[in-house]
Amino acid sequence: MKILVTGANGQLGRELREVLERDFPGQAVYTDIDELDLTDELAVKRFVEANDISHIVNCAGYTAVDKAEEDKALCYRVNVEAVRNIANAASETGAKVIHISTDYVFDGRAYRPYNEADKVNPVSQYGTTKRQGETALIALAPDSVIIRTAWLYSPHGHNFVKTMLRLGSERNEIRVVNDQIGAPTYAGDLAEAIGKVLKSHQWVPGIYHFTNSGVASWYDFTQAIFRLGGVSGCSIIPIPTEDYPTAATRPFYSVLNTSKIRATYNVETPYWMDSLDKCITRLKSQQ
Ligand SMILES: NC(=O)C1=CN([C@@H]2O[C@H](COP(=O)(O)OP(=O)(O)OC[C@H]3O[C@@H](n4cnc5c(N)ncnc54)[C@H](OP(=O)(O)O)[C@@H]3O)[C@@H](O)[C@H]2O)C=CC1
Ligand SMILES: Cc1cn([C@H]2C[C@H](O)[C@@H](COP(=O)(O)OP(=O)(O)O[C@H]3O[C@@H](C)C(=O)[C@@H](O)[C@H]3O)O2)c(=O)[nH]c1=O
Repeated sequence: MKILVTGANGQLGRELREVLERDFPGQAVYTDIDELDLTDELAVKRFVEANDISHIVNCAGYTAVDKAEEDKALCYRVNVEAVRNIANAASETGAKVIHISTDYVFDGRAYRPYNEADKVNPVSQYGTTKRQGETALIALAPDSVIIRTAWLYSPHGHNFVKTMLRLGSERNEIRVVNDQIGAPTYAGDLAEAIGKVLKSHQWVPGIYHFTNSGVASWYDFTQAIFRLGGVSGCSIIPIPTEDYPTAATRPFYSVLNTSKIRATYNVETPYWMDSLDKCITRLKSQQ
């Protein structure tokens, strides 16, 4: 087995490196844009061939949801064209692909957790391009596994947990939306799930949903971040989405049903607050 991890310097990529170094020592190569720009079709093909890659885990993505509304071309290149390049390289070499997608492919008008067969209807540029990446991959490399996840955070990179801990230390009060509901998900848990898919004796292609268990609004999430992070001098005011205008529209309800990945690959989906506690403990140990 020779695994290529792309987007390896991102928050998921860095967590996945820890899992693969433990479970597949010496069997993975890690690239980010400086080593392998995924928008360069020929470079991707050459890299996969030259390194005899058997599995590609694509952790790269354009993830700046608001900026994507302006920066449409780059967002498309990274979330669609790069995925197409990976798919073409995989179909030519026979490499298997695990690709990461998002809850933002849904419009958020549901009243129960979305399953993999539910109708998609992205409401942002980011969500639209992520869906286009999914369809390109399925068309060109149908043997791929696509894992949709949501509200990712980790001790690395930019994420809501780190933003809120910073704002909590700088301000007396913050206003946070309480009518967008989802499942905060620790990138370390998703990395463990990807490790299980790679280790599995069966490879079952298709779309899967993976998040931590439980649900929260961004306001609930912030309350837990402050409590576990020991932030006490900043009050959190719950507000409706209309009082926090953003460039991109976000789904109101994007909880994902994770039964399929649990049944197929025997992965665990820890309760979100337990995983948040683990991440905050790691962040504190870095200070
Ligand atoms: N963050 C979240 O809340 C969620 C993320 N996802 C999906 O999960 C995946 C991983 O997300 P996350 O770890 O948070 O993302 P990050 O933004 O932390 O990391 C993405 C990485 O991809 C790199 N990258 C960007 N363009 C290219 C390129 N052309 N070639 C190679 N690498 C490139 C980025 O480099 P640079 O920083 O230099 O641009 C960055 O290191 C993405 O597909 C994302 O859409 C799904 C649901 C939730
Ligand atoms: C910073 C801040 C944000 N918010 C709101 C804005 C928004 O509606 C919500 C989330 O904010 P963010 O912009 O940090 O999160 P966002 O970038 O929308 O997060 C998304 O990222 C992409 C990559 C995904 O795939 C999604 O699953 C999801 O994780 O919180 C507040 O209400 N108050 C605040 O102080």
